[in-house]
Amino acid sequence: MQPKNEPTFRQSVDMMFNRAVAKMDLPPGLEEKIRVCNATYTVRFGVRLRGGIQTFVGYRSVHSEHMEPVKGGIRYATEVNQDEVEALAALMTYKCALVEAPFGGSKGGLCIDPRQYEEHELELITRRFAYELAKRDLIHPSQNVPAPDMGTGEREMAWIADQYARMNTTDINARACVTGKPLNAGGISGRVEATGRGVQYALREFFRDPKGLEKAGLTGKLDGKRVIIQGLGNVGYHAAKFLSEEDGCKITGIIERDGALVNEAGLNVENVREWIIANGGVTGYPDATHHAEGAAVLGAACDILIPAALEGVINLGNAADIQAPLIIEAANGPITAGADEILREKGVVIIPDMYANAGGVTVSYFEWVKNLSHIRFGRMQRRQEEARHQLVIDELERLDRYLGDAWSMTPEFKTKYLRGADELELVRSGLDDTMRVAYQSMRDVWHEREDVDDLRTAAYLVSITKVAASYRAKGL
Ligand SMILES: NC(=O)c1ccc[n+]([C@@H]2O[C@H](COP(=O)([O-])OP(=O)(O)OC[C@H]3O[C@@H](n4cnc5c(N)ncnc54)[C@H](O)[C@@H]3O)[C@@H](O)[C@H]2O)c1
Repeated sequence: MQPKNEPTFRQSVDMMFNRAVAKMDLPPGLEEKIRVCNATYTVRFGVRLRGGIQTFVGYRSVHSEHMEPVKGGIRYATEVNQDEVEALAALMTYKCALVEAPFGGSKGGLCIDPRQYEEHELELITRRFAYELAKRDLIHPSQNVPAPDMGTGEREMAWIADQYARMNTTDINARACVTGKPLNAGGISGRVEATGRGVQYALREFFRDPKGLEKAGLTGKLDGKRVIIQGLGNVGYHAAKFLSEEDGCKITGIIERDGALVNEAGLNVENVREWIIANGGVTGYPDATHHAEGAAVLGAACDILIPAALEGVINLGNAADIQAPLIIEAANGPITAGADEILREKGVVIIPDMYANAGGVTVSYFEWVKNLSHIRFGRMQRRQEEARHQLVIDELERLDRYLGDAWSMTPEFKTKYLRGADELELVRSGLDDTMRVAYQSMRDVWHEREDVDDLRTAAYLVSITKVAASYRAKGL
């Protein structure tokens, strides 16, 4: 949550945007057009529950329609509000542009604590929320495509997809109305892990950038680096798991709602996750020191700090305490604009949210393309007759022509696709490719422009340039 004495989340995003556009030469007025949120819809609906009627409040914000559909997750949390969804929608615009996913930015939220409801109640509420949004075309395969965010996952996406399909029985593309669905409901392999996987790939690429490492005062490889992570949910769990199991990082701290676990020798991520699922929190976990004041551990010594829970957790109140030389923003907006300035002055390198957590929307894009093409990715095609394989090649070439520059597929990725690689392999290589190319585009600006001293500004410059080009091509 954003601290009360600081700008709101949306204002914070706007301040970071303004810092970047001040270094650009945009036509008069275009800057404002890009920054503002096009529309935010509030829906209030009643659901009959527990012998009465409960009224729920939800939002869907559309930040920019320079490309359609617009894209962005749906969050379930009690703190959801208009300012928050607008900030998150804006970040989606910049994120999609940066990784060249051909979408505008959107975001949604429902004011609810999902832990207070039974599964069948959540299904009723989600279906009703989906109905409210879909009847206003705020869920639609070619206009607005949601995905999971905090408090939602595959299960909710399957309900949303089914609700949309019931309302649009003749729409052959109905499945593409939402991404992050389970595999058996039109999802794609590797979507659940995608955002955490993207964090891993982003860090790997950062560690291939000697100048970046030098700016952070780090040396060597990821192997052995001490990592503190906040939030062991979808994003945090996968990032921590892959970094510890595949890159040799030591997870020395895990911060959750009910406190933090610290173990300088390294925590076993799987064991902690199982403990949280069984016990509802980290309290009582045997193999670590427990700190009741979890947020204080954000300031503990480590090499890499990964906030992967909420916005505004590093703010004017604690920015000066941060010891990590490198922060990767797995969450959206974890660092306020004021804290960002303090950290920059301290020389802390920040890998910004719009890049760091773009793995989710990247793989969502693959899922959406898969749903629209109606062709199953993967090895099965290779094993089937040649004609079927040819169909995949034709379809791919058609998509390539149709999507043109917006399609971020490199020759290496295309080769894998054409030879019928396993779907998970295909998704991971496409994600890796995307994260590398996007990092390199920010890195060049960061290292080459003397007036740019941080990766966030570099990321904004790259993405705003692309959004501006889209608007100008449309005649604005
Ligand atoms: N899910 C995605 O694909 C995706 C994609 C891009 C960005 N994100 C961003 O990543 C962040 C996390 O999303 P998620 O999908 O992992 O959510 P999630 O609900 O799966 O997990 C959130 C985790 O944070 C913990 N948490 C909540 N409040 C906390 C607090 N005050 N202190 C410490 N921990 C706390 C929760 O207990 C939970 O473990 C959000 O900012 C979200 O917008 C998610």
